[in-house]
Amino acid sequence: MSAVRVPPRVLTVAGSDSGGGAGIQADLKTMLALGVHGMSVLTAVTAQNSLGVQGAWELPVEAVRAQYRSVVDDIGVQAVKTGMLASAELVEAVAELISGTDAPAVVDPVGVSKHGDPLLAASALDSVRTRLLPVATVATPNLDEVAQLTGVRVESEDDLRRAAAAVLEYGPRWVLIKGGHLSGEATDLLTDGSEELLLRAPRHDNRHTHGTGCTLASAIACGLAKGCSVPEAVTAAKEYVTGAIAAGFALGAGIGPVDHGWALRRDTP
Ligand SMILES: Nc1ncnc2c1ncn2[C@@H]1O[C@H](COP(=O)(O)OP(=O)(O)OP(=O)(O)O)[C@@H](O)[C@H]1O
Ligand SMILES: Cc1ncc(CO)c(N)n1
Repeated sequence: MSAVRVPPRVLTVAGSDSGGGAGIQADLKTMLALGVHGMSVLTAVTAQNSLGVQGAWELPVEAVRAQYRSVVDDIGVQAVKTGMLASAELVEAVAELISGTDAPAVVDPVGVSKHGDPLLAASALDSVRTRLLPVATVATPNLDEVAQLTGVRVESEDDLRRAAAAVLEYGPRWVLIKGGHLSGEATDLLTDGSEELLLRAPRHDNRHTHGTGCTLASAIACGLAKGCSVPEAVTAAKEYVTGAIAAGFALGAGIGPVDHGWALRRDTP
């Protein structure tokens, strides 16, 4: 008789990317590659490909609440990850759901896509600052999101520290500032205000980076669900996303997706 296995369970609350590189699709592929059971609460549907976002439709708030309750009340979660939340109403509903859940939350405060297409209404920024960031175990803004949320513009590695301090003011336990859009190395800064970790990786001269942020945040959630500390989960997630970028797929005429499956082939010749 085979043993009954209960895998770590991770829930993503995010939008769909029809092109399969970012959003819910990136999250679930990351979760499969990292050995957890992935579950999803869909917040919005986007018509999207390597060239940009051609359309976006958000779901009603009751649909988001119902999906969340279905998963958490029956299956249970060891970590939650949030991505595209589209509107102030959805941001507030998701923040409330997370605050009632006994699991760490990785909040990727998605603002715009790699092409600059908006994925969050400007009117929702305040709800992200005052409702969502306070319930985050780790918040993972990129440089554009940091500028939008705090007004701090990062142009050097030193600015990463000022940016992190400004985000921590809103109450997340940890912040990971993603410096991937800075030139040179792909350096990110993780801090809780006392401990600090600089994560450096070679910058791959590869334009197929669609979905890097979603992939990194999901990988962090997988580590937390397995019982890792935040610095351990972020270190492993950074290694995973760096490998996925290195193996990126030249799909479509624009920015192709990272390869989520690279880690599954790691030991295969
Ligand atoms: N060309 C690159 N080479 C290596 N690492 C990179 C590169 N671009 C980004 N990264 C890393 O990928 C991770 C995600 O950062 P990034 O700033 O791209 O997120 P993002 O803008 O939220 O992504 P997206 O919006 O496409 O999901 C970070 O660890 C960052 O340092
Ligand atoms: C649905 C979705 N979520 C997040 C991102 C992040 O870039 C994206 N491009 N699309």
